[in-house]
Amino acid sequence: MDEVDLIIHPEWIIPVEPAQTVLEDHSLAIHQGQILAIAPPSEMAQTYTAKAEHHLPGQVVLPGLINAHTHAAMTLLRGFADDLPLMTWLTEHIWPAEQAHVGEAFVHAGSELAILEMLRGGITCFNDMYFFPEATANAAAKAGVRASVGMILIDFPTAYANGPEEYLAKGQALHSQWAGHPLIDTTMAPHAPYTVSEKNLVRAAEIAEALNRRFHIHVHETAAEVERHLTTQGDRPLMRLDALGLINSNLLAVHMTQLSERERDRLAATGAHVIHCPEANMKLASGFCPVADLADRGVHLALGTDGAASNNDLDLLSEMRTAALIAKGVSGNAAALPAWQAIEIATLGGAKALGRDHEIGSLKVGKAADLISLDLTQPESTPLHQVPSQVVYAASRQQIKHVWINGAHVLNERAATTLDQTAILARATEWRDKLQKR
Ligand SMILES: CSC[C@H]1O[C@@H](n2cnc3c(O)ncnc32)[C@H](O)[C@@H]1O
Ligand SMILES: [Zn+2]
Repeated sequence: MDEVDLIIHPEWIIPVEPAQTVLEDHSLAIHQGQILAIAPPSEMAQTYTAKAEHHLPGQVVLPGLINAHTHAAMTLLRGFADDLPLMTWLTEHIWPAEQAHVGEAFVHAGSELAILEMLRGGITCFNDMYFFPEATANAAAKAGVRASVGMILIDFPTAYANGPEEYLAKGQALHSQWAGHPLIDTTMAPHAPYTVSEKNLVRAAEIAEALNRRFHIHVHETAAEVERHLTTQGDRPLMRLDALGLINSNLLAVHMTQLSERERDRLAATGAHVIHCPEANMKLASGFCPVADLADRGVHLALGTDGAASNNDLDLLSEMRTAALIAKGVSGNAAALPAWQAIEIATLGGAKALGRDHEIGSLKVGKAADLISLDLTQPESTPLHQVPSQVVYAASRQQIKHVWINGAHVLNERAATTLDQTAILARATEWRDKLQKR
């Protein structure tokens, strides 16, 4: 008999692949960070012994959730400026605060807080776009969490870089520094068509292509963004990206609340990924991404929280529920985005968007052991008719009990094993005090 690192015995498994499957009476064998077998416990016992075993009665195991768009360090700006539309929020509150306070220490402290929150919510991988991305990468690597960090670009100077040349140089240095790391990856992340010139978008795309990286950008977040571009440039931002050859399977188009027929067709035809952030879109009154229609057309979808300053949490479980509910509301079709599909876009959809579906996004033999367990024994999840329905429509992130990433037990009975919660909270409070002295 072979000895493996770990065997987990949950009550149910939602592997995501094959689709729409709930396994009962199955265990997972994990060795050297990978899923080695998924089989009934009796079969497992005949084949493997384990260094450690976890019995999880009443718990469902799923692939780790993938937060496909965030600004992790913005946890320190949670509740800093609420109930405002996007451009007022950004230009009158967030950007001035960032100009005054954002540096390496801010980003490290905010990223650690974000990672703690995300782990406690079952998020095992996040796709970030923020200043000082090396601080976010360091925090993620130390915590043992997967992250894709952005080589950011914005046309104005900040404490991070004095202009496009320096942003791009720092991004490429970041990419080289983390190349080959088992958890940390990079994307090219220009902020938006309204903050990055056409020339710089093209340069960024060339670098992304040369480095084989995704192109992660906010686009069509609001109707005002589209109208302004139409008035000043004569076309819509997405169509301009298309004219520049930037709509392709590397594109991670975040928000997309405004979409013409032609644009929907182009997204489907090119294999671009749309990152849906329904809660931030509602909080800033930005609009609704037509996800049900996009899904029907075969557009690749993933789910993000956006930053905690516009959401105001990093809760992907709740984002799944919101996405499923507003898809029905927007389309007028109660069958739009059913529970199983919400789970799929929050896991495999995110993995595909980040180009990491060969290793994460579903529970398959040979994939990395990034998995979470959710307790369904609580009154709020009782009685249990259908597991996926309970996960999406009734459970809360407080029911997440365990998280493994690459086979490492990073959340045990809701306690983070790689992070010092007391120190993280204390540092966040210190930053609150500094931010309040504005
Ligand atoms: C270049 S670093 C990222 C930059 O994006 C800002 N930001 C956060 N949320 C949003 C959003 O919803 N739309 C546009 N920009 C956003 C963040 O504050 C940083 O300045
Ligand atoms: Zn964003």
